[in-house]
Amino acid sequence: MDKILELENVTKEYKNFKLDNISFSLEKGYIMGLVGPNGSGKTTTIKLIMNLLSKNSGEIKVFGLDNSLDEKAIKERIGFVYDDNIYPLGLKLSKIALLIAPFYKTWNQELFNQYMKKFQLDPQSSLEKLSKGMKTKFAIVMALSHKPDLIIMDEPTSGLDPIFRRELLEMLQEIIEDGNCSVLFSSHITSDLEKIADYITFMDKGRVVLSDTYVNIVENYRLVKASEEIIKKERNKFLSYRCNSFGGEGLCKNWHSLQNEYPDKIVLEKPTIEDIMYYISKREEVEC
Ligand SMILES: Nc1ncnc2c1ncn2[C@@H]1O[C@H](COP(=O)(O)OP(=O)(O)OP(=O)(O)O)[C@@H](O)[C@H]1O
Repeated sequence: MDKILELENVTKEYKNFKLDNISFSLEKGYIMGLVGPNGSGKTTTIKLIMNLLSKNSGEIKVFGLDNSLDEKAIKERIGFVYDDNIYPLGLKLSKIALLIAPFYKTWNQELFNQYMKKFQLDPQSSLEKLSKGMKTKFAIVMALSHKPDLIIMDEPTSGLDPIFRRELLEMLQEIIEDGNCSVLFSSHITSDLEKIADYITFMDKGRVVLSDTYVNIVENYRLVKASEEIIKKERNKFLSYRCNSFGGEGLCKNWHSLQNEYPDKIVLEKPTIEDIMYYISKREEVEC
């Protein structure tokens, strides 16, 4: 399969934080969600991919090319939505498009006009007069109007209303339908990822804890509810767990063995992305 994006053993060190030897990859035609608690390293990872930061070690390839040596060729093919506004606030939206378009050989003014209409943005408005959500919408229009092969978005849905969020997710799915475009996006809104992500990469404290297809993740893990006694006895089988006066609950990968051993004494549930994120982030501070 064609790898659109490959990170191998990438490390970036700040004074108080280390993005530690992370690896994951994304194939052509798929959507990957990047999730993790605040400060886990999602934005740092995205900035490294975009070569806005330099790595300490490791390799980042986009479209099979080195992300820093071939930066210009790569960026022409990426639609990037940053978590903050990057365009000059005082300019009209149409003027911004006019300034940015020449940087992309594949810029499609017709498509820009269509998206502006669809997203109900007035080309004659100046950027500073837009609300936070409208600015994000404009950033998305700019990212999509040059028909990118890879869309990278850092928290694109956070300031958007639920209706537009749903429309955006549907649009992303339509865009990747022909199999030529891939999407990497970070989000705290895990229900958005559950709707459209083919792959999920979980980050925690600067590490990639899990990166797999959404289907595999949801099939391979179970939330196990049982008595405190069972949970404590089987503690090694849990990624992490918590107990209270009513019993215990934990996230378990090898849940079949528990099911066989305690068929009538435990309850198994498929976890949500949020459940998995919670238990992954709590795995070093078990409460029992
Ligand atoms: N320029 C910088 N100098 C020093 N430390 C930094 C810098 N930028 C980010 N960090 C630190 O790197 C860590 C990871 O930050 P990052 O923004 O990548 O996390 P995140 O997962 O995107 O978080 P959030 O979900 O809150 O957006 C944090 O501890 C942050 O303080």
